[in-house]
Amino acid sequence: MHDDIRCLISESEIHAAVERLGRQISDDFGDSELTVLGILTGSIVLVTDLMRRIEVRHQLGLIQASSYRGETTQPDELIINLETLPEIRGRDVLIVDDIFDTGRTMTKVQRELERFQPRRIRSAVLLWKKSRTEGPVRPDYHCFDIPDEFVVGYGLDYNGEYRHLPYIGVLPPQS
Ligand SMILES: O=P(O)(O)OC[C@H]1O[C@H](OP(=O)(O)OP(=O)(O)O)[C@H](O)[C@@H]1O
Ligand SMILES: Nc1nc2[nH]cnc2c(=O)[nH]1
Repeated sequence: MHDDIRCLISESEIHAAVERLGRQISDDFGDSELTVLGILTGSIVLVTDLMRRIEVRHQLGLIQASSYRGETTQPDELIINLETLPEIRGRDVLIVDDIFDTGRTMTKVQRELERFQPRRIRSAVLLWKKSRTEGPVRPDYHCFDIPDEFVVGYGLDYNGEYRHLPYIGVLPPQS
């Protein structure tokens, strides 16, 4: 059905990596009051898979981060909507996202969350495009390093589509 999409990371590779990540997080956060916080929309597939691999008690939260181009905002201004943020004061927060690219989203989300006085903030992503990363922030956990290519699937979209693909793929030129 999607023969023209080149598979970069297969469904089985993703499942094995998410399982390993869940085990590592279970070990690292065993004794803590943990909140897993997904960044909408791209993280939804990872966060629902990952939370079922985390074997320690935790709460789930979701917040939205979007880039707007509007009359009242700067081009590409990143808006973080914290209306749905649960109580995180004194808790360990694991931010989960599908991809760490420039790192702007994760950097801004972490900065915004500090105001709510969590005990500590850590981050986990499926993909890290290291060659594009700006600034000092790095993901604490990541499953795969990927080259500088625009990827879709497993939550990642192109114009709102392809999020449902169970693998990570690269679109052909001019799709
Ligand atoms: O490291 P960065 O360069 O900031 O890029 C990473 C962000 O880009 C994508 O979100 P996008 O803004 O496309 O929104 P979406 O999750 O709704 O698809 C992705 O889900 C990350 O949140
Ligand atoms: N779909 C998608 N969204 C992104 N956001 C930042 N990098 C990417 C990417 O490679 N693919």
